[in-house]
Amino acid sequence: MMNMGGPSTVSETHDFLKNLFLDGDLIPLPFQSILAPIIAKRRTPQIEKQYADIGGGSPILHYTKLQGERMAALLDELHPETAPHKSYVAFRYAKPLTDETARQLKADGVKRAVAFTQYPQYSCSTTGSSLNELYRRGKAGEAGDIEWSVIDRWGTHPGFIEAVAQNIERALAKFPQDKRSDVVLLFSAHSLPMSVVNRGDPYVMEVSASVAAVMDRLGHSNPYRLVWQSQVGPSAWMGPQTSDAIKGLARLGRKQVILIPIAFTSDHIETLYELDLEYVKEGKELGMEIHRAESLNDSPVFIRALADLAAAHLRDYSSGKIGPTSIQLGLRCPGCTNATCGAQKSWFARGGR
Ligand SMILES: C=CC1=C(C)c2cc3[nH]c(cc4nc(cc5[nH]c(cc1n2)c(C)c5CCC(=O)O)C(CCC(=O)O)=C4C)c(C)c3C=C
Ligand SMILES: [Fe+2]
Ligand SMILES: [Fe+2]
Repeated sequence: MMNMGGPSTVSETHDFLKNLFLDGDLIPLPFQSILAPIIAKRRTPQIEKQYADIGGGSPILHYTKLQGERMAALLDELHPETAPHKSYVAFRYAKPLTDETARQLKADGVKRAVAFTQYPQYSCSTTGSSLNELYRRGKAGEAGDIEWSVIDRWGTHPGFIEAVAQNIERALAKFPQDKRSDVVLLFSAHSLPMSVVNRGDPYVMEVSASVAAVMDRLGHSNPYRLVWQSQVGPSAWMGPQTSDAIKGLARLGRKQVILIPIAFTSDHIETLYELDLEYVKEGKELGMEIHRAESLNDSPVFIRALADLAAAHLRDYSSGKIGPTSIQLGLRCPGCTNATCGAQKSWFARGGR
C-alpha cells in the first residue's frame, strides 16, 4: 500500500517535511540535500500548528493499515489461489518508510508482491515518486528476491466511483429537498505546478476522468466544477484555486455548495484543515451553506473496491492477460527528463528483475 504518509504525531512533522523536500521527483531543488533541511525547518512551525489543530497528527497510517488489513481478508475469499494475502504499508515521507518496509518484506521471505498505489490517479509527483523509491530499494536487493507487479492507477474503478458517489449523496441529504438539485458539487484535488502539467503528467486528465465518472453515476443530478487546492510557492499552478472558486460562487449567488475531495482516499490536513477549518468557514462567512463530503477512510464500499481491484489484477496477471504493469505506465511523459523514471518503468515491466 504505497502513499505519501503523514506525521502520526505533531513531533514527526519536521522529519516528514524534510523527507518531502528531499524528494527530487516531487520538488527538484538546486543543492537539494542542503536546501531541503533548511526549507523543512522553516515550514515546520506552521505545519505543526495545522496538525495540532486537526487533533495532533495525520490519520493516514491508521486508515491505510485498516484498509490494507480488511482488503487482504476479502482477497483471501475473492482470490483463494494466491491466499494467504498480507498487506504492508510503504510511505514515501513518513514511517513506515519504503526502505523499512523493503527490509520487512525480505525478513518475511516474501516472494511475490503487488505494489499497489493508494493514489487513485497517477502523477509522476506521487505514484511515480513512490515507484522510483521502491525501484531503488528493490534494485539494491533490500526487499529480497521478489516477483513484482504494479497497480498504478484506478481513478475510474466502479467501486471507487460508487464509494465517492455515496458520500456525496449523504452530504446532499443535509440540504432541504427542494433546494437539493441547485447545490453546486465542487470537486477539489491537490493542484500541480503548471511545469508538471505541461511536461505531460497524466494527473489532471485522470482526476477529470474520475469526476466525469462520478457525475455519470449521479445521473448528472447537479451542476459541478473541478477545482484545485494546496498550491505552494510562487510558481504557476493548475487552477482555479478552490478558495477563489468558493468566493466566486458566493459572488454569483450560488451559495449552496458541497466540497468533495477526489484525489486522496483518507483524511489529511487538506481535508480536515484546509477544507473544513479554512474554506467551509470562509464560505459560511460569505453566507453560504457549505458542507464537505466525507473522505473514504473506512468506507466498506471503498475497501471492497480495493479488494476487487487487487483480485482482478492477480487473476489477469496469473492468466497472462496482463503484464506486471499497465500499458499506460510504460509511457514516460513527453517532457520527462528524469532518468530514474525510465529505469523504473523497465524494471517493473520485467517483474522487478
Ligand atoms: C494527489 C495528491 C497530491 C499531489 C498530486 C501532490 C503534488 C505536489 N505536492 C507538492 C508539494 C507539497 N505537498 C505537501 C503536502 C501534501 N501533498 C499532498 C498530496 C498531493 N501532493 C498531501 C496529502 C500532503 C500532506 C499534507 C496533508 O494534507 O496532510 C507539502 C508539505 C506541506 C507544506 O509545506 O505546505 C508540499 C511542499 C508538489 C510540489 C507537488 C507536485 C509537483
Ligand atoms: Fe502535495
Ligand atoms: Fe517522469
